[in-house]
Amino acid sequence: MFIICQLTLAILVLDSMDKHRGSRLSELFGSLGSFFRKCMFCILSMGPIPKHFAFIMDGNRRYAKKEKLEEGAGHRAGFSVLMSMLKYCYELGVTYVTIYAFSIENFKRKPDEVQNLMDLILEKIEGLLKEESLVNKYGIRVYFIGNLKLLSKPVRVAAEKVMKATTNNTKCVLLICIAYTSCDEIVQAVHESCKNKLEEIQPCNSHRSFSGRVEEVDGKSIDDDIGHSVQELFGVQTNELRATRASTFCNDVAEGVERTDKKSGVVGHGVHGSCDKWGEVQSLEASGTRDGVIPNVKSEKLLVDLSILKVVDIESHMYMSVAPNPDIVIRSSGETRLSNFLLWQTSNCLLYSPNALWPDMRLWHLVWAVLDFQRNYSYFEKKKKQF
Ligand SMILES: CC(C)=CCC/C(C)=C/CC/C(C)=C/COP(=O)(O)OP(=O)(O)O
Repeated sequence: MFIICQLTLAILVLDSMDKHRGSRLSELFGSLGSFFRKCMFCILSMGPIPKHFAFIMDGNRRYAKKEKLEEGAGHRAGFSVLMSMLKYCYELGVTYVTIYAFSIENFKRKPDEVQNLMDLILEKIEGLLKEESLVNKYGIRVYFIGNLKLLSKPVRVAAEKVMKATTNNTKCVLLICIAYTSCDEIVQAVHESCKNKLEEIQPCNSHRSFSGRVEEVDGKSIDDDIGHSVQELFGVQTNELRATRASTFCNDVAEGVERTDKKSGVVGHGVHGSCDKWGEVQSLEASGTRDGVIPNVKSEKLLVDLSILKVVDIESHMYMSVAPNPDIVIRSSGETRLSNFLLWQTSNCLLYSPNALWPDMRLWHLVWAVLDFQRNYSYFEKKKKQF
């Protein structure tokens, strides 16, 4: 009870300081504020602290409208709140923060809105390289997560520069999802996994005679399992034919994922054509082959053979594979949807959605999120063990 009272008092003091941000009063009380914050974080740290926070920064345009500001001012205010949130997270001991900065869907907005947002993002990315930036102050390693090919060259180059410049930072990690949707991430991960498997399979296969006899490499016979399944799968005529069919299979699986993405209007995967197999893949998955298997859709037998492709293979090709799964997603503005954000990574994750628009988010929203996490901690830990 005493702790809750202390926290509430500290939150009220800090919140009133926050309201005077930028004024002389706030400067005057700046160090007092940081002292209060540290005390509060010490109290919070008596419980478990999330390792990984993810933010969906919703409500920037609505904020601009509400405050009768010009278009774009909401996103600028949103960026400044983002910097405060990052500071609080890292002070609290959170190691990973992921933000949804720009989705592939966002490219469908009015061209000048997209352009203004990209200009702001470019300006802020370049700002991250400055000596006095938060990135240098807290030793943050930055990753840009998404289909970076879809970005304009200046933004892509700036993003690559920041990633390179922060490679040796080890204290904490910021993952900026840009030109990102989960469906796109999953499609490219499936594609890469299939490509890798084929590279693993083909050398084995090229040492095999058409009769199926196993040949020896360096005095050892090649394990028959993989080669056998490939032979059955591709009908075994020539290595070229096998390769073509294999890559068709790879595309079919990936296209299936893509098709579900297209239904939601997502563009830009670079794989075209129709695939009638995804429904089958989905129903096979639902009927118990889910555990690590991308099923083959041509026959029951091949379904078993293709168990060579595992969930871990796909996972290791996710853009987000550089970080553990998030412990908590905060979506501002009271929305409780994930909107194609980290769908693969959030099966065991708390969703916290305060009503505040993103530029109205304050320290106390973060504190309530951590308290909510602590309240649900044992439930999520139990779930993780069951998984
Ligand atoms: C360098 C860097 C990481 C910059 C990030 C800048 C920033 C705050 C981006 C937010 C982008 C965005 C589309 C937010 C959603 O609000 P919205 O525009 O959909 O607003 P609404 O929900 O009111 O419509």
